Amino acid sequence: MADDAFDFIVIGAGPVGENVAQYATQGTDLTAALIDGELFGGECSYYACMPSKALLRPVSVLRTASHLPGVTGATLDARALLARRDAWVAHYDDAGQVRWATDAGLRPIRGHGRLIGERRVRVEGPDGARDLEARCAVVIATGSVPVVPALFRDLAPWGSRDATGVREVPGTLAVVGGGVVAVEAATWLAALGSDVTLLVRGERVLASAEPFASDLVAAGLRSAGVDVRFGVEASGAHRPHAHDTGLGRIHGGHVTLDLPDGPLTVEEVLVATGRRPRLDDLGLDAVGLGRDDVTAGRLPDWLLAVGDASGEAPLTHWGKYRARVVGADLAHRFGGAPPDADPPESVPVPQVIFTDPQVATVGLTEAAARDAGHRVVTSSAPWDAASGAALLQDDAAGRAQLVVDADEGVLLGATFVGPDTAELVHAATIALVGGIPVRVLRHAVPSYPTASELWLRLLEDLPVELRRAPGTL
Ligand SMILES: Cc1cc2nc3c(=O)[nH]c(=O)nc-3n(C[C@H](O)[C@H](O)[C@H](O)COP(=O)(O)OP(=O)(O)OC[C@H]3O[C@@H](n4cnc5c(N)ncnc54)[C@H](O)[C@@H]3O)c2cc1C
Ligand SMILES: NC(=O)c1ccc[n+]([C@@H]2O[C@H](COP(=O)([O-])OP(=O)(O)OC[C@H]3O[C@@H](n4cnc5c(N)ncnc54)[C@H](O)[C@@H]3O)[C@@H](O)[C@H]2O)c1
Repeated sequence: MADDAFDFIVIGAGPVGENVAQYATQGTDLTAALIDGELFGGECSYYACMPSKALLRPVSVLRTASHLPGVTGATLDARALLARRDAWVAHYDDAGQVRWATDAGLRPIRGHGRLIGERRVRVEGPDGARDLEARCAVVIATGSVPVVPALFRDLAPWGSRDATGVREVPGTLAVVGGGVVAVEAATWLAALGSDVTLLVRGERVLASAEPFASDLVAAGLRSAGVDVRFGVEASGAHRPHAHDTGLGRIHGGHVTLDLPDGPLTVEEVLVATGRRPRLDDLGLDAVGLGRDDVTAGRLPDWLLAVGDASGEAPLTHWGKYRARVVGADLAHRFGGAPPDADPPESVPVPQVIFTDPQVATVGLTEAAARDAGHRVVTSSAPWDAASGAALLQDDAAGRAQLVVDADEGVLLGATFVGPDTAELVHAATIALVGGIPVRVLRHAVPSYPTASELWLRLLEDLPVELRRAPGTL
């Protein structure tokens, strides 16, 4: 017999687990247990999105201030920057998140959750083990873990948690990887005074972005003093006295990496080589499942997966969106809540990479659109093509691009690279979700002088035929 029964059991109380539990129960009499083995609020709140963006925003403001005649004397105060980070992660205390869950009518339970049978979960926590039963469904929202190549495992290397939780800034740092974690972490660690070498095994950073975005980010890193090296992979790695000295502290003696053009010796190495769904310590075998069943969606109807754990885009906003959809559906199926309207057939994934310049994307790149079989036209404009954009920061590098279906005359994707483009991309997301033809978008008038006027340049750069009403060509 289970010690406790709930309608839903959600394993993992990151942003996604919190949202799915909330949406599955709100406006109904249904109950949910929300389990976390570490901190309520998850990776995002303490070790990922929040601390990284708390560190990056002042770096970005400093960069802008240093390129705005009329502002002088802006400097980075490293201690104050780390203190800001500590405040944004609530000093790694999750009391506020636990209070939120309780106030939302959820039952927070601290401990590691493991499936022990159909609709049954054992939680091993500080007060011992406890068996729970789900009357309706169990939701896996266990997030993801970093992938660390074997070469680096015995070095006690830094991972993204150390980079966001930095306490001792390494004088010299090698960053392995050319993805989002690598380029964002290189940005704030270089600003904190580290001499950073970025080791990218491919020929560009951010390999899934538009090539012009990769080039602009690499140039931005170089201008911030980062030594960006392409086509480089370490064949050996050595470190005396490697041991984990604590979050964000230097983990032992110097690290030497064997690189094709000779050894590189640094105080610390940050391994940022990707993440995978956290599914290995979840008891999947107890219910006859493997990790591939979860990521392929081959699950019994009492078991669901959302967020990073599901293998979908590992982004907080995407996981939270899926949690809202899945949660509302559970509330409808089991609690009689009115159903939400069906989502559109295809919902695009946006992403912002908070480097200098920022990269903001949504939908398909030009290459991905062609691979998907679309006949494509693109339009492109340099950052200073709109005076409102140029006014934001003198000498700013950047570019914007639209990818348009030439037959349907609708957007397939958009990329904005430049200062504060994070706030530009949502207009494109709305246009994509609404399927608004570009001939209609021409009548969405951006204010003068704003960066949004880049939309005028982009829409003017498209073939004139796309301005006409269908059937008038
Ligand atoms: C450095 C970095 C920066 C990032 N920045 C951004 C960003 O700016 N924007 C963005 O959209 N995304 C960002 N991401 C990605 C984002 O962090 C993840 O997509 C997001 O955290 C996923 O949320 P989640 O709830 O699925 O998982 P998580 O946030 O990982 O939460 C999962 C929770 O489950 C718990 N858990 C796991 N297994 C068990 C178990 N068996 N029992 C009990 N509890 C368990 C964990 O303790 C954790 O609290 C970043 C990632 C990194 C690494
Ligand atoms: N601003 C944001 O939205 C944000 C910020 C940080 C992280 N994230 C999310 O976190 C996820 C994980 O980020 P990430 O940067 O760790 O992964 P990633 O998949 O984006 O990049 C991994 C990088 O490591 C390289 N790599 C892989 N194996 C390697 C090896 N053996 N040797 C050398 N290089 C190797 C890859 O070529 C790639 O450049 C991302 O998918 C992203 O969605 C998002």
